[in-house]
Amino acid sequence: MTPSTNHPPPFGKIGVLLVNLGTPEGTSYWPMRRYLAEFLSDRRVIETSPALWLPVLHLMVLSSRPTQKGKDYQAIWNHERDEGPLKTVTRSQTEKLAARLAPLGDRLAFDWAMRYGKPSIAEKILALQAEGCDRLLVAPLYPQYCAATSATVADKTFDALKQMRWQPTLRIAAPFFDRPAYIDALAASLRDQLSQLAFKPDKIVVSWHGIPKDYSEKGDPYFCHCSKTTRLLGESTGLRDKMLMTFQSQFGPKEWLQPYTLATVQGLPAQGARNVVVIAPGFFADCLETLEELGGENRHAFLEAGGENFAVVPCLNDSREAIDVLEDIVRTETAGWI
Ligand SMILES: C=CC1=C(C)c2cc3[nH]c(cc4nc(cc5[nH]c(cc1n2)c(C)c5CCC(=O)O)C(CCC(=O)O)=C4C)c(C)c3C=C
Ligand SMILES: [Fe+2]
Ligand SMILES: [Fe+2]
Repeated sequence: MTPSTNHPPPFGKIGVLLVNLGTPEGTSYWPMRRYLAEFLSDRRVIETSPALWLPVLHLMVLSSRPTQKGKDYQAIWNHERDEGPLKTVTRSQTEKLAARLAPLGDRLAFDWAMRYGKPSIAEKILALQAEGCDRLLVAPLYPQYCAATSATVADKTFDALKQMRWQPTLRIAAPFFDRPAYIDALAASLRDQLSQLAFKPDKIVVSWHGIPKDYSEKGDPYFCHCSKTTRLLGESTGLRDKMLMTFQSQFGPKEWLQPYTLATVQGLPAQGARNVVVIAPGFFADCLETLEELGGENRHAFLEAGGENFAVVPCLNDSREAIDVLEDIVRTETAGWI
């Protein structure tokens, strides 16, 4: 058989694909429903047997949650681009990373994808391959490993590769919860935020997205990774004695990792802590959980409980420090390739 005229396909480049969680395509019922249906059907996210969970998801959760959460997304939506902030920030991180690493030459190609919704991991892998990437670094933008986030990015990547004749050589970046570049970036952003405040915090709440407690008991290292980042951030800033580690965003009736952020901030004024700063180091980009849940719901609950000052430290987003972290990841994980 003679090879076709476009044979061989282009090759020789290295693709770097940054992946974050995903966000709905719009805030009205159907886009919200599609997003939540995809997210909450992922067995890495909800580990309950599908026979028990799917009827609850389709008959109960997906009838009310899309409208409720659509309102929350509306409050944080990037109306100019008509997209969730997670997309806006991830795109900008990718562009700034590409500019930062331009001196390494045009063998590197950068792109971004979302685990749920668009742009998908599969379409971006195919686009990178079409550009000539026969090596691929997938970097999940979760500093702390969790099966519900990091592993599901790997699963989706493997699913895409299963469909390919010429698979790129694959690396998946390691979690970076204790890498000095990441701790330095968090410490700089906390110090910078504190220096801009008109008050001194009595407590610094280090809030993490929660997971069901049994995921942790089954061996997920997430809790240990969060604990280590919290400790290193406390040591690096000298603020360890003021810090409280908490978990937010509970979903469903199960017990999740404790203490809960909302109950903690509600209880602080009664304990004499009326000035509070919250930092959420597990989120590499601002999103619903930081802008609305921490900056809206938790702030409101704290002030209602008698608190006076409440500030949320912005996520690293597309700051210079965030790009330092991404540069460190790419340089480390492509060792031997460039
Ligand atoms: C059982 C459900 C969930 C688990 C487990 C879970 C883990 C988890 N999630 C993040 C990061 C994000 N989650 C976000 C939103 C979000 N999370 C869940 C459920 C679980 N998450 C839901 C249903 C939602 C959607 C909103 C809602 O309906 O409450 C987001 C924000 C996305 C955005 O568009 O802004 C992020 C980011 C981590 C890091 C994590 C485990 C460590
Ligand atoms: Fe979540
Ligand atoms: Fe939430």
